[in-house]
Order: sequence, then C-alpha cells, then structure tokens
Amino acid sequence: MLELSRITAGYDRRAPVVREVSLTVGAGRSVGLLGPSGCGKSTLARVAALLHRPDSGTVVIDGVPVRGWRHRAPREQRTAFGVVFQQPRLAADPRMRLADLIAEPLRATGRRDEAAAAVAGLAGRVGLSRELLGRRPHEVSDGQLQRACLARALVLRPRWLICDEMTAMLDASTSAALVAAVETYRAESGAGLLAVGHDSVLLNRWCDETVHWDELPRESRSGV
Ligand SMILES: Nc1ncnc2c1ncn2[C@@H]1O[C@H](COP(=O)(O)OP(=O)(O)OP(=O)(O)O)[C@@H](O)[C@H]1O
Repeated sequence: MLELSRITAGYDRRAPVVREVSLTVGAGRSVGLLGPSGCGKSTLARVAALLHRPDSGTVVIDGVPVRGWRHRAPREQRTAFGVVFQQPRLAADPRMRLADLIAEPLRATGRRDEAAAAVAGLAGRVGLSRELLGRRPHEVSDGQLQRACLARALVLRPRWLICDEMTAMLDASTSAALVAAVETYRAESGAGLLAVGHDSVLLNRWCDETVHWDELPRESRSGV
C-alpha cells in the first residue's frame, strides 16, 4: 500500500502548493489523479516517488514509513518506484544512447552485468527496435524517447509506478502502446500505479479508480 497522509509540500514553506492532502493506493491497484493545471498533482506525485521532501505529512510504502527523500531515502525504498514524467527530453541525458539510458538504473545500483539482457527484453515490450536503441535522444521522436523512459522506469522491476502525464505529448497509438506496456508489467508483477493526468477518458479507462484533486481528503478543511 502507498499511503500519503496530510501532505503539505511546495517550493516556498510560506506558500505551499499542496496543503494537507491525503491519498492511498492499495497494493497492486491503480489510481488516476485528475485535476486542473497547476493545482499540485506533479508535486504530490514527486513526494510519493520520494523525489520531493514534503514540509509535513507522512508517506508509508508497503507498511514502512519514509524517513528521507531523494538521496536520503534508503535504496530499498527509492528503487521501489519507477517514475515516468511528461517531458522525456527533460528526463533524459542527451549524451546517452537509448540502450544506456534504459540500463542506467542497473548501472547505478551495481547490476551492470544484467544490462544487456534487460534492455533487450524491455525494448521489445515498449516497441523500440535495436536500431533505435543505438541512437541518442536528439535522433529520436518524443514518442520513441518516452518509450525508452518507460523502459528505464521498469528496469529495476519496481513495486510502484508513478506516471506523471506520461502520454500528454504523444499521439493516440503511442499512448495506447505505453499504457499497454505498463498494464502488461503490472499484470505480471502486481505493481501498483499512480497515474497523474488531465485526460479523464484515458484515466477512467486505464485505472481501477480515478480521483479528482478537489475530492482528495483534506483533514484540516474538514475540521479535524
Ligand atoms: N520547481 C518549482 N519551483 C517553484 N514553483 C514550482 C515548481 N514546480 C512547480 N511549481 C509551482 O507549483 C504549483 C503546482 O505545480 P505542479 O506541477 O505540482 O502542478 P500540476 O497540477 O502537476 O500542473 P500540470 O497539470 O500543469 O502539470 C504551480 O503553481 C507551479 O507553478
């Protein structure tokens, strides 16, 4: 279970963008989070993925409370998450070939020897040819780069996936292929998913449950 309780977070402690928000995703479940631009969905998603330390509140991952974010998070918790962002070009090192980009989390965790087999397997799943794996980000389309970013998010076989507007910049067929790759992985691994987006049709079709930002429990507002 991924439990976010009474999270307050932002970029200026005096004016947090997320205030006392709670959200729970059951083990193996998928939750779609909808909301207007700028309301704080990505910030909350980054808190959940241990990439952004909240000002207050608690995160509990599979029963273990989080005590540190980013480099302060224990490796076991950090690697429990695979994260895909909206803009692959901001999330990919422009110098790396796609094969190296996908394998990067394995290298960072001392598992370099697994890279070749893992990349070959994942490339098939996300629909990247061998030729594309040898190219650098500026030599591929946004959709092809996002396929590589999804493969990178799956390479450590995470228990949780956070997809923050993963398909926002993509055409319908690439979006469908990426959603299908996520769901195939979830079906075999039992991983849970938090998918953030604007597209209620897509999220309703994709996820077990969708919640709107304005409907999330806020203990302070209800007077607790
Ligand atoms: N690095 C940052 N520094 C300062 N403010 C930021 C930063 N990132 C986001 N913000 C601000 O925090 C607020 C919430 O942003 P966030 O990206 O979480 O919203 P969102 O709901 O995901 O929006 P969108 O749907 O447009 O992606 C916005 O007002 C945004 O301008």
